[in-house]
Amino acid sequence: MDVRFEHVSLTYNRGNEVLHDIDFKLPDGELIALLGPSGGGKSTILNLISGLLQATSGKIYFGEDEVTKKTALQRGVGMVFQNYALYPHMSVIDNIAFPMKMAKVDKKQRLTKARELATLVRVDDQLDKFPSGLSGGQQQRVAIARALAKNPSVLLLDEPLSNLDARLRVEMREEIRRIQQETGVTTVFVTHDQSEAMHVADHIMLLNDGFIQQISTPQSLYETPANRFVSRFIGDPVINEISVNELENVFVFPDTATSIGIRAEALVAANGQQPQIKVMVKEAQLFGREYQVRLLLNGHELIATNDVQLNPGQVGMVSLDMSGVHIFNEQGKRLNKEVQTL
Ligand SMILES: Nc1ncnc2c1ncn2[C@@H]1O[C@H](COP(=O)(O)OP(=O)(O)OP(=O)(O)O)[C@@H](O)[C@H]1O
Repeated sequence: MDVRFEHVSLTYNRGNEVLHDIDFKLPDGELIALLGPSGGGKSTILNLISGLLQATSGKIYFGEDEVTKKTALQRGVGMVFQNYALYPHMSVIDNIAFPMKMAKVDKKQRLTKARELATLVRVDDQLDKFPSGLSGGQQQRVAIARALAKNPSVLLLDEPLSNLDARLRVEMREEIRRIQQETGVTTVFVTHDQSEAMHVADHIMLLNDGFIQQISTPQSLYETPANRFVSRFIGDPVINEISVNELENVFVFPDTATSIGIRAEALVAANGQQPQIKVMVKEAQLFGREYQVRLLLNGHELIATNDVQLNPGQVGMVSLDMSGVHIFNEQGKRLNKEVQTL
């Protein structure tokens, strides 16, 4: 089911508008990440999709069906919360079957379906255990199976990985991807971890201060950030940023350009290609196979992740790979097409 917001705003009780005129369409059958810093509006959007919150203005559609005034139950969404919220006194199989019991599905049918779902999420060897006897990852698998038991129109996951340790997070994000692909259910999950979103989502909606900064594939979010905020939020190490004044001898900037962002991997050994910039190497370290080089450009530190073939203390030229160079105006909008190299 695709999910569409038209001019949706939300004001909480005390008159504080936290979502401002939001428009988007989430494609059917995709895994979509709502990404952004704390307070950006991720959970608010998730709760508006689920029907746990009602929009102050605007319209929400599931496919052709307008659901703006419908309750969570009427919308038929499946939800998995951060703490999984399994019923502690019920076995795994009963937890998974519970939504079908509520919907008065006959016993044999619901147990068959619950077993199928347990197999899908790979807890079929844990059916008689109680939640307290399961690991965090297993509890989450059960919570996902239970949310799928109603054949939901949309599956919503609120920070599904935040309670897991680092290794399990990686394992479970791959599992969420697999389960989503096997079921084909449009799935929206909230995260503030860019690497998590970048690894598994088909599309990412990046939010800040109640505004959508950009909706695109992980790759285009990285390669063509709509604005300075996106360029800073996506990517590790964080993009290098300097004032255009520092590079006026290298580029012809549009009048409105104020800052330039350079990805760490866009700083490469001088190769005869223009543009080139003059730097001093402050420090170069090799971590395993990865370089981390600290360069100084007129006293401003830049991080490079390639071997720039200069030694610490040495002054020399490095080339810029323009695919990792972004120019912004004062408001932070990206201006790239308008930039020329001298
Ligand atoms: N019940 C509420 N009443 C008033 N304001 C709220 C309420 N819930 C959230 N807010 C405000 O709405 C804004 C968006 O919050 P939201 O929880 O959607 O952000 P988020 O991106 O999910 O953040 P986090 O990652 O911290 O969960 C914030 O400014 C927050 O303070």
